[in-house]
Amino acid sequence: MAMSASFCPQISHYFRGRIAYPFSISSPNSVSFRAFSSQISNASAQVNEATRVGFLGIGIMGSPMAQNLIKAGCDLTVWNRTKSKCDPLISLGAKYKSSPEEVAASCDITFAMLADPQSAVDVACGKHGAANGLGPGKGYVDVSTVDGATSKLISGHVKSTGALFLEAPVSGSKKPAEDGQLIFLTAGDKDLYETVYPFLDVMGKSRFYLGDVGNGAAMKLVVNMIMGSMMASFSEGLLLTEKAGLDPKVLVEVVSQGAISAPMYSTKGPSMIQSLYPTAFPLKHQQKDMRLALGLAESVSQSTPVAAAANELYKVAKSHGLGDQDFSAVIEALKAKLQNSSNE
Ligand SMILES: NC(=O)C1=CN([C@@H]2O[C@H](COP(=O)(O)OP(=O)(O)OC[C@H]3O[C@@H](n4cnc5c(N)ncnc54)[C@H](OP(=O)(O)O)[C@@H]3O)[C@@H](O)[C@H]2O)C=CC1
Ligand SMILES: O=CCCC(=O)O
Repeated sequence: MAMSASFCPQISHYFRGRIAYPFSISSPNSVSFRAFSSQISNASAQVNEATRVGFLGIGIMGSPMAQNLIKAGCDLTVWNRTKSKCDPLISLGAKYKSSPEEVAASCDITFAMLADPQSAVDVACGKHGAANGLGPGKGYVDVSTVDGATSKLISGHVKSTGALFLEAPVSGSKKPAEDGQLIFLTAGDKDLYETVYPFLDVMGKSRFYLGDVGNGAAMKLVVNMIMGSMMASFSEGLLLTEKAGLDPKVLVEVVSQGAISAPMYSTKGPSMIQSLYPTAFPLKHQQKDMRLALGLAESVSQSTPVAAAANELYKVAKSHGLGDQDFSAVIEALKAKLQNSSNE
């Protein structure tokens, strides 16, 4: 049941906008926890400008997220493996440090938005990694998409320094990141969640607190597993429409008006029809998420045949050199299959 914060004083600190509601979730191991969801408006988000904020990983997502923190008045320090990607943020007022360790040492809260499990671990726990600069009173918030085991490993390193840890992967792509409309799937230290939610509210439109470390990562992987299968199925439909002598543009319009309408189809469909895949979410990352989601399913002995089939298509597309294109380029793997079967 949805309830307003004013009727539930113990959650009033979660309520920053239109809706805040707690709900119970039972995990497969029967561990029950209280999850909190809150939808917020960036306009009402108020950050403490005295908090020194760090941001590690200035890629497609990290760049607009960091930019929104600067616009909100944050004292921001950035680092990226390829330094030149920090330059636009530096010209907007961000400070720069030459290692994750130095960023974490000079900041109260450090966010990390990295490509995959390996880079997330390297940046957090490696030589000159963030953990070396952390300590009591500090917080590390990993917003990368990784698996639960990776997140727990990073959490262990962070917490061994006396700092707090929150995983907070995001749903939403490049445009929602630019518009401050991301959805945060958080888990870990609730005290840190309570400290950082104003910063999440600058970058996002809603946030979920899901309990123990690993739950945010798992939720994110399930969402992206569904998305990856949807895109593969949509690709199949576009090609079948053409093969059946129909106009795929009309398919996009029909889909947009019906029960399976999704922004993803309307925004990506028109360029897919032109074989154009401007990168918002790189295909290599979608394949990584399919792989990690299949690992999650395996860990709880669940069969996921649809996702497994979709994953094969992403692997084929990646092997054709499409890893840095948008994940909608998965349609090219199907085109190649059709081409091969017509040659047989
Ligand atoms: N794009 C999207 O739509 C979304 C992406 N995500 C997730 O967010 C994360 C980042 O994605 P996105 O911004 O798109 O990806 P990008 O590929 O644009 O950025 C990846 C970042 O990771 C850094 N990086 C990669 N490898 C290493 C390494 N070995 N050591 C240090 N840094 C490294 C890159 O540095 P460098 O610049 O030097 O290469 C870059 O800053 C991923 O986990 C992705 O799955 C989540 C939601 C949406
Ligand atoms: O991880 C990427 C998610 C992309 C999206 O939610 O549109």
